Amino acid sequence: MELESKIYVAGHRGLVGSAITTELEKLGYSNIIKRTHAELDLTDQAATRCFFEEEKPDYVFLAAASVGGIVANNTYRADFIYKNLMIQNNVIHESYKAGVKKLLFLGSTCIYPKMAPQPMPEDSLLTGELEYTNEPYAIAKIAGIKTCESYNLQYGTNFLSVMPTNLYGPNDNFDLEKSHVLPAMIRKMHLGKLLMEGRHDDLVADFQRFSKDDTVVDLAFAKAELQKHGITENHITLWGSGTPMREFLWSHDMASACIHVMNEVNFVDVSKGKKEVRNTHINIGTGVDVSIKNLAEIIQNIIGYKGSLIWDDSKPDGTPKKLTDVTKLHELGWKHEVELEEGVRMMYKTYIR
Ligand SMILES: NC(=O)C1=CN([C@@H]2O[C@H](COP(=O)(O)OP(=O)(O)OC[C@H]3O[C@@H](n4cnc5c(N)ncnc54)[C@H](OP(=O)(O)O)[C@@H]3O)[C@@H](O)[C@H]2O)C=CC1
Ligand SMILES: C[C@H]1O[C@H](OP(=O)(O)OP(=O)(O)OC[C@H]2O[C@@H](n3cnc4c(=O)[nH]c(N)nc43)[C@H](O)[C@@H]2O)[C@@H](O)[C@@H](O)C1=O
Repeated sequence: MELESKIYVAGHRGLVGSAITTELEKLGYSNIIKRTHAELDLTDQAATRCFFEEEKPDYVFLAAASVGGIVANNTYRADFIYKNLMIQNNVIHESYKAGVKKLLFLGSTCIYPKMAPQPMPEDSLLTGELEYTNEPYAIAKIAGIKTCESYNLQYGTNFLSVMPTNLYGPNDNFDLEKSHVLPAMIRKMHLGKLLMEGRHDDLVADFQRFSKDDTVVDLAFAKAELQKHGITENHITLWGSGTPMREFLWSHDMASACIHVMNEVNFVDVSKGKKEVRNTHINIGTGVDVSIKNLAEIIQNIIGYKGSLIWDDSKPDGTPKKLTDVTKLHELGWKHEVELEEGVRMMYKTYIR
């Protein structure tokens, strides 16, 4: 990418899109195109076509998607497959038609079989059954990889796919039901701490901050929400058994990996030597994982939460382990910088502002 190239970051206000935008701006890229969901609904084929015909971007980072934690994936199954297929089909096809030089599609490591070998190499794609809770989302993401590969093979485009591990950082989703585990634990422990210390005004302010509609957010509302999510003066409630293993990457490291891949890697680099071209996507992660129980302890120490942790086994565990094999990424010249404890500290700072 040249500093003046026209770069479209789809999903520029989200966790990953905002980090990519910030990192690009820091590096001096000055022609970044942004559209909110309200300004451009990427599930709308005609609107997406119009946008690409008018703007004709040189490069596209595809970080717009319907995203959520394990319960959101398992509950909104139709939304997760339909919306993600629509967004990626529209953006990839219109990028091809508009002559986009390079596109980066963001998938997820849930594309791999539930019982994939660990760490999971790119070649374990489509070798076994998927984890049930996120099967619709994973199938959409697998379709995205195959769409990019197929357009490259048939039309000579240069569209790449990256499969990030679990991500966290500024502009994360802190919804107590729909979020991923790391932001959920930070918010639950912070709320538990406020409740334990009798800081009722701060509790109400927290719920007001995340309120999206006209609901009156007062102490009664806050207490009802706390009860609904199993947060009391003595304990907070976390999900599943706590035994699953997960790997976490700071969103600005993820952004740096995306920019590195966009600048340094071409489809020819990841497809060369393959008789049948498949599995050209690239894993993005740290190569290090922790148990969910261990993650809870790390967050508890950093927040200074003194209550106990209850594990609700009516909630799903999901995949037992999904550690990325980052050999290919390291060979392509990129490695993460932020380790988990440092990242959690930064995350808590951005949370309490
Ligand atoms: N978070 C994670 O742990 C992981 C994320 N990923 C992948 O990374 C990518 C980014 O995820 P993340 O940043 O977490 O997601 P977020 O939910 O934080 O952001 C999603 C973005 O997509 C935009 N968006 C959603 N639907 C539409 C639509 N119909 N039209 C236009 N824009 C839309 C939203 O726009 P607006 O802000 O205007 O509403 C938002 O900016 C996704 O592909 C996801 O699958 C992969 C692995 C892990
Ligand atoms: C990024 C990734 O994200 C999802 O997969 P996931 O990693 O299973 O998701 P998660 O972050 O929500 O949970 C990780 C683990 O943590 C446990 N857990 C404990 N307590 C809470 C809790 O309070 N909230 C949440 N969300 N989880 C909790 C939870 O039970 C599970 O064992 C998919 O969308 C998938 O498609 C995907 O790509």
